[in-house]
Amino acid sequence: MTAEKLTLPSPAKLNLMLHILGRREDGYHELQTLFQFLDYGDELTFAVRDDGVIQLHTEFEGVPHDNNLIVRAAKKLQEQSGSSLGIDIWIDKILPMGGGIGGGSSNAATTLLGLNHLWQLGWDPDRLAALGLTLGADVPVFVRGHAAFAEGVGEKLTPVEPEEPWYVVLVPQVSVSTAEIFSDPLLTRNSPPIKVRPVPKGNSRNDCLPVVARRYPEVRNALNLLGKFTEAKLTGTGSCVFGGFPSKAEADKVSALLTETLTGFVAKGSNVSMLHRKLQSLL
Ligand SMILES: C[C@@](CO)(OP(=O)(O)O)[C@H](O)COP(=O)(O)OP(=O)(O)OC[C@H]1O[C@@H](n2ccc(N)nc2=O)[C@H](O)[C@@H]1O
Ligand SMILES: Nc1ncnc2c1ncn2[C@@H]1O[C@H](COP(=O)(O)OP(=O)(O)O)[C@@H](O)[C@H]1O
Repeated sequence: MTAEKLTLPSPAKLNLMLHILGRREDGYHELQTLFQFLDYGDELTFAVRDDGVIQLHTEFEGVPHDNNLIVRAAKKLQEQSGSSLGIDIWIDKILPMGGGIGGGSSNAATTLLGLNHLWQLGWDPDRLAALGLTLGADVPVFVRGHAAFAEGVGEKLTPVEPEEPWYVVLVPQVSVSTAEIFSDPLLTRNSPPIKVRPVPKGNSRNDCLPVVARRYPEVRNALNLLGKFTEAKLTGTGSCVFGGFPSKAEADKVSALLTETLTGFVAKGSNVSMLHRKLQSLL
């Protein structure tokens, strides 16, 4: 008998602002950032196997099977839950890697939530988010599935309700290494902490932008082009650049002009992740 398949979305995120407050002793940086999801992302398909094997069937260029965050997430959950079940996984990958839109972290979170459901583990979100944090700083927000103001290295999350505009997201054809940007001596690391909530207007800068724009002319170019139409921002450590518009029609118009020379897409901002909306519909 072939196992039933379950397909779940794995959305992208944007960092609507990102301030770097300082560097911890372990080298990680203390941040304040606002995460919002996009109704745009990858799709993962799962089928339970009863022999305990974890197999990702889709190949990723440059990422060996066992290093893939999907496989690492599945193995950790299997180890820590003691489940004897395994899983076959396929992914329809549309999110660029190293683009600052969190594809890898999102894939890991979709795997954790999908397997928690399919293996009937009954783990609560706190436990899944804590496991997720061991895979990457951005995994917990995808596990929780609500737009959030994040502190620490991104793990202390307070749910927020920013506006949900339509975004044009430009994808410069460069992959930016997060570690490389965080080790740049020119990075601003002393932004004062924001103490009031919600985050007051005028705090939308991304402290990584000057360093990323200096190193990557493709990102500079995307910022300049989109900046002709709206405030153009960098997400995470890049390379993606985005700007908000009040309607799909306006976003589509600008996107059509810019994607003649640059790769990009249009997507709606969303405060509840499409993964969580889908999981809710399964209950
Ligand atoms: C900066 C952010 C903001 O959303 O976005 P991305 O551009 O990567 O999406 C993230 O916090 C990134 O999270 P994530 O991509 O999971 O990073 P990790 O794999 O945990 O870390 C990669 C490397 O970046 C550095 N790093 C990362 C996060 C952080 N708060 N301080 C750091 O110094 C560390 O050198 C670490 O080894
Ligand atoms: N399932 C996955 N999807 C994307 N990247 C992955 C995955 N597993 C491992 N990686 C590695 O993680 C790196 C960061 O990926 P990603 O999360 O997409 O970028 P970013 O953190 O910049 O948004 C990739 O360059 C890749 O080497």
